[in-house]
Amino acid sequence: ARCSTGAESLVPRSTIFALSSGQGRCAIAVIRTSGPASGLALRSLTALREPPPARKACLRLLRHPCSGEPLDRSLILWFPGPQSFTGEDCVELHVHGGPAVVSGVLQALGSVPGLRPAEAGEFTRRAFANGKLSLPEVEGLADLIHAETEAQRRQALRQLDGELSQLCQGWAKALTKALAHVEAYIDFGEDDNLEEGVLEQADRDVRALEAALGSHLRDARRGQRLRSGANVVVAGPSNAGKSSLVNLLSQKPVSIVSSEPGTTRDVLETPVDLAGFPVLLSDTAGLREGVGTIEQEGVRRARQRLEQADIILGVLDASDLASASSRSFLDTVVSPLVAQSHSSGGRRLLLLLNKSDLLPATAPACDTALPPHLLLSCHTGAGVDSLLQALKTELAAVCGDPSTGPPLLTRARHQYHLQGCLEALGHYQLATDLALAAEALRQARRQLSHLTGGGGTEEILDLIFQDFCVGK
Ligand SMILES: Nc1nc2c(ncn2[C@@H]2O[C@H](COP(=O)(O)OP(=O)(O)OP(=O)(O)O)[C@@H](O)[C@H]2O)c(=O)[nH]1
Ligand SMILES: [K+]
Ligand SMILES: [Mg+2]
Repeated sequence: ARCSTGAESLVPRSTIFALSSGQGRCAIAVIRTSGPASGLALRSLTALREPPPARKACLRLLRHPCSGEPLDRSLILWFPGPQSFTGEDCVELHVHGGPAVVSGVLQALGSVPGLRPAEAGEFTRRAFANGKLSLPEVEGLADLIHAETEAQRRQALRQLDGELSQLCQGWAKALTKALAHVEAYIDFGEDDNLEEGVLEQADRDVRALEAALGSHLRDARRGQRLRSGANVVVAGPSNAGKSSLVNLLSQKPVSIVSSEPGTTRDVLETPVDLAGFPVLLSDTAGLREGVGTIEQEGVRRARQRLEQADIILGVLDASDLASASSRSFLDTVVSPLVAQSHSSGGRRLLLLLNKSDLLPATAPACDTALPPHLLLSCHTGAGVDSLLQALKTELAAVCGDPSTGPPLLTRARHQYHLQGCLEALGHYQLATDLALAAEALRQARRQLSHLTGGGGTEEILDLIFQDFCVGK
């Protein structure tokens, strides 16, 4: 029920409120509002005549505005617009986290004229609408909320800090300059006052831009892997200890381990955090010939999964290297991968010799006939640290290193617009007519502005904001 004060008609834009901290019992819960009636809401709940000092926490008794019923003693914060997260007047109430307190305060806010519950992502959407965040920054914020590993958090924070937006803005500026040169030539081409070489300068700028875009696009898959997880596939002959390794890395009993060859038949996937990177780890059936139809299907699936891998962990039994199945895995899977890995962009391989605990203590140092490998024992844990170290290096190569590398393109959307920009620049190079060349530059600039959210269509915004929870 609303209290009637007749103020509603005076309020131009709705004011939203929501619980912004997690659901459930907790010590402190944060409730916030955004919009022109935020000040009214604060006055209604605290009986303050004046808003408290901006951005300073103070302790106040909150009461229901209609019944006067005390609700909680809480910290209140007043953020007058435009210096707030959304750019509008905002209030934050840090209340005690009991469910009755939270629902009482939410109900009290709902009774203030002009206030309504927020929809998912609506605070952030207002921040975007008010120019507080660019679209890549909004995406960074969504990713930060969902980040599960350290590398994901670093990447999301960089995007939230606007690195990708700044990069695009720099490119857009370069395009504007090139366009100005071309337009000047169109207008004053015959004029002696025009600086010499303006068209050549524009050509040079466009070529530099093409190179920069090209190098970012070549890296494009990395950022997406960092967002959604790299594909790491464990493969090898049966009984090498593949499932033992998967269980060890994921620290849970994902796969059945047994001394019987052919234990794993399906591809078993589990998401894990490896050295701070998100990984989709797959266990596969042991590769061997001459087995029953079910296992054959397992082997077929294992080979198929190998094709999709970003990184392959090839596992062999160190005490059984001379066996036919070990030789066959080395010849048919390992050698081609080692040969190929010298060309960039291929799948990466780490060769692991498991069961090192079975080797005699005086075993010869290392078999020089084998490609580079790591010794490991899933039973004793020996060699696991070196494996994690090596994996971290490989993962940084396939996902990009968010602590040092250039800003990453984390979404297909980024790639799409940069590709569009690059294509438009291609039209510029081919254009024989200056008017067409200028139009190509405008087209290229539009693609960059779509990326940062200028002229963004509603559908894209809906798609991005649906990732958000209520209260964000
Ligand atoms: N001694 C020793 N035994 C190991 C080690 N790792 C695994 N094993 C044993 O090797 C056997 C096979 O292990 P699994 O993990 O099931 O091997 P797998 O490669 O998944 O086998 P399949 O799924 O049948 O292809 C089991 O008896 C394990 O206990 C190790 O480091 N040392
Ligand atoms: K087995
Ligand atoms: Mg197995």
